[in-house]
Amino acid sequence: MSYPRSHIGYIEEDFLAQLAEEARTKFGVGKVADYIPALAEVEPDQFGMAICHRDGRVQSCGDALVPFSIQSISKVISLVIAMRHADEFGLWQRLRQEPSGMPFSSLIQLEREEGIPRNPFVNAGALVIVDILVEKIFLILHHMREFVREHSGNRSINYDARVAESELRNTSRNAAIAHLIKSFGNIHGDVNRVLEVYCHFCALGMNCVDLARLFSFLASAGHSPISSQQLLSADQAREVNGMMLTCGLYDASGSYAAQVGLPAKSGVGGGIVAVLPGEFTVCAWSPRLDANGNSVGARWALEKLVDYLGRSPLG
Ligand SMILES: NC(=O)CC[C@H](N)C(=O)O
Repeated sequence: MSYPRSHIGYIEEDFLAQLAEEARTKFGVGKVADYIPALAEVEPDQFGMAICHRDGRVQSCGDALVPFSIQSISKVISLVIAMRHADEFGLWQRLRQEPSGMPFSSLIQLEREEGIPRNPFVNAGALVIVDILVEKIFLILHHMREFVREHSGNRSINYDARVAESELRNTSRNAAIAHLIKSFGNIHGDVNRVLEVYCHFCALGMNCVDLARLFSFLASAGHSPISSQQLLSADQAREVNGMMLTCGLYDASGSYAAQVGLPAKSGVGGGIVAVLPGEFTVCAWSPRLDANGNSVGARWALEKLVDYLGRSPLG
């Protein structure tokens, strides 16, 4: 089936329905994350996608209303909250904006680079951001939950306590990363508190529609069509999109940028959020992951979407 290339900013419903159908042929490829025991229990063969347009209108298909663990997608939310509350100059003294070319939980660069993480979207960088938030914001877990509820428009979003507990009990690697950073003086607070907050952020349960709506401000120069608030300046939103394009899929960020070209962030819960600046934010979800920890089905669906549109921000 071929689709007309010119449309008025919306996606044909037929295309979405066929995408959800075709996604089923990817079922069976890849593996759900099992290093966090609670995630290993998720039904692997599910697929959903939601698109939130600049005017806040949402289109969706498949399992777009099934909640899942957002995991590393939370790293974008914590970064955005830090950019809103911390002095940005200070922020970029404590971490960098460079792709790591390394798995998300690697320790290798940290030792060589004296505890300064490569970017906010690998675990090391997110742990530094969480340390900054814990220091700056009273009742940070409450603040984070209110932020996602208000700007996605879904008041029932919550932390999945079972996932948070499960990760906290199996977080030796993140603890090692946090202690190594602290040994260089780049985590100021208590490591256990930083890990507790980090694991809760990752354990937020949201669906594709919630995430597409929450991140809609990144497609609209920082202004959320959902809450009608300016969450970041246009420059800051562009900066976040740039980091997502270059660092959002860990050590697969380069091939993803070449093949899909939309700024994006993935999580080991199987979600990927992506942005077409000026037009829409999309969230695709399917729990089975490839070797880099990115969702096989969600990445495939984003490639299909860009093929359908016939363009990306890169041309
Ligand atoms: N890539 C991810 O989604 C990783 C997040 C996960 N909570 C971890 O720290 O390992």
